[in-house]
Amino acid sequence: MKLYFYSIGKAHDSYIKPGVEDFTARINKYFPAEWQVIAPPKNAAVLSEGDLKKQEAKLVLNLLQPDDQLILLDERGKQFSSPELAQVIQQKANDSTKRLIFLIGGAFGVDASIQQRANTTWSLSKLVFPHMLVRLILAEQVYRACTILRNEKYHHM
Ligand SMILES: C[S@@+](CC[C@H](N)C(=O)[O-])C[C@H]1O[C@@H](n2cnc3c(N)ncnc32)[C@H](O)[C@@H]1O
Repeated sequence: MKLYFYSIGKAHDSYIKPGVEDFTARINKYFPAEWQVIAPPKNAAVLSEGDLKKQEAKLVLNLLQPDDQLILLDERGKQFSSPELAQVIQQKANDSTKRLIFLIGGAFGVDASIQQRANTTWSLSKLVFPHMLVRLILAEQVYRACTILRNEKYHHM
């Protein structure tokens, strides 16, 4: 199974980049993993919030394959403990998932078409975080989950 981290927005900010790269390199020892930052459409500034989300959704849906498992990050989703997240990932691997996609939405979140396509909607907290910060938390939590699956001494209950 390969992990993909899709994020709508601009390239990693300098204060985020080294951390995201470090945790992604660590994740790669368990699962191949890569980031894809999806730039919003060029005319984003003149679009309504709804139209922007629709256009961003088209870009995301074009990248998806029918068998992809999509985990959407959204503050309204389901919360997991770190061991529960590890089990979610393990279950996807057990189900012979080839591509597990984690998606971070844009400034206004995501269009309903993405919410409907998502196999799982995961909330990190009821708080809303900036998408840059979510990139770092996501990478760390997935790394943490990998270490839990291998019984390694990173996560302490
Ligand atoms: C600035 S937030 C957008 C918030 C917007 N109010 C919405 O309706 O989704 C950008 C992205 O960060 C992610 N995000 C922010 N806070 C989150 C949280 N607590 N749990 C999961 N994802 C979160 C989501 O993917 C969201 O689409």
